Amino acid sequence: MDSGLCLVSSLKHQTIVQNNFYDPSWLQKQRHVPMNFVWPKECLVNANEELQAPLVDLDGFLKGNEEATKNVAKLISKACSTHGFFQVINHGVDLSLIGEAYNQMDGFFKQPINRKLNARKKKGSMWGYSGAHADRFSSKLPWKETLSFPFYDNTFEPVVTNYFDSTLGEDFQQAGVAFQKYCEAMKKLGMKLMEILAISLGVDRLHYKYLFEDGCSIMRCNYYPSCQEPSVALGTGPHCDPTTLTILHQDQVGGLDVFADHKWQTVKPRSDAFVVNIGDTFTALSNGRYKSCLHRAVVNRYKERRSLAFFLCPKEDKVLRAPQDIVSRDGTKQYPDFTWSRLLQFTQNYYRADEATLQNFTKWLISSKTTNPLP
Ligand SMILES: C=C1C[C@]23C[C@H]1CC[C@H]2[C@]1(C)CCC[C@@](C)(C(=O)O)[C@H]1[C@@H]3C(=O)O
Ligand SMILES: O=C(O)CCC(=O)C(=O)O
Ligand SMILES: [Fe+2]
Repeated sequence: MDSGLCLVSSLKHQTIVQNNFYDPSWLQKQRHVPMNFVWPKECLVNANEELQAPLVDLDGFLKGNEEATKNVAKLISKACSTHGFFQVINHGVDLSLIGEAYNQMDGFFKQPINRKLNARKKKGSMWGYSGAHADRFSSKLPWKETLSFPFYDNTFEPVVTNYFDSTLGEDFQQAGVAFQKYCEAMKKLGMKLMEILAISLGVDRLHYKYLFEDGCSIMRCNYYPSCQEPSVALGTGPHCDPTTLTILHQDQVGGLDVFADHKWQTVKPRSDAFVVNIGDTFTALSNGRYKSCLHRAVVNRYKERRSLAFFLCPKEDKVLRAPQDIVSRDGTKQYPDFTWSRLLQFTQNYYRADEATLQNFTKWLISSKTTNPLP
């Protein structure tokens, strides 16, 4: 790849782009946000109130208390049937592990751009550093830098530690150890949440777990630099996560908005809580009963913001379909059978995930079956 700087003049601004990567420190110093970071007005409507979403205390459920389990299932069922979002406390994850993850993440993102680019995502891969996804998109660029890496535990290898060693080098060996522990804790919490989701849907509590036991999940560190024009830019545009379940921790700056009751609402950060949202894949696995949460991340003028997003994903080739007894109770099956491999391929190669990914994926899947019927 050509390593030279190239001057790309857009309508109003000259933008220095290095290898399709923006230098955030340069971007921030410009009077105006470059045009390709400006979002359509309909995506920028202000959130004027705070989401009153349930704060689910997992303590009793994790200790096996039947009464507590019933109450948690009821709370989660109501939240997931409306907007697909809730927060959990007493989740069993050591808070110092979260703090260490932020410290290690800061160590990476505060490096100069040329050092970050040593870990840049290669074409066709999800793993590595990305600046504004400028290598993938040419407009509505998110005002963020990300570092994404895989997590799977059907191996004795510490895959995250190995990833950091091989990609970021020995300076980040400690970061690799910290994120290995963090991802293990996320997977454990994710499996518990899969149990309570099954219970809340009236199916066997182990029904969904087998899908994830040997799946490859996605860990993503989001770093949102402060922005000189926060009213026209977005850290992450409006979208539903195509994945199954997201377990996200946000720092204390604030900026996560959820679309509920026909309006954008802010999610007040809680340092002791994880944000949990239903993704498109679980909407299909619940036969449409649970909503894939529409959300976005806004930026601000004064302070960078960080979030740690763990996306629980099923084994790529497992056939995903709603439990038969839910379909029987509902009378019709809402979605075609699919695999995570196909949905991931759709979002990485054909369609940028937004609020309509699942509908468009379904159409794409059916059309690709009719044009290329399986043998
Ligand atoms: C499977 C995935 C695609 C994205 C990362 C995970 C789950 C969330 C998706 C994403 C964050 C939704 C908004 C658009 C996106 C392009 C982004 O802003 O990063 C999406 C991710 C991606 O395609 O890399
Ligand atoms: O940073 C946030 O609060 C949200 C990020 C997000 O939605 C994502 O990475 O999918
Ligand atoms: Fe998201």
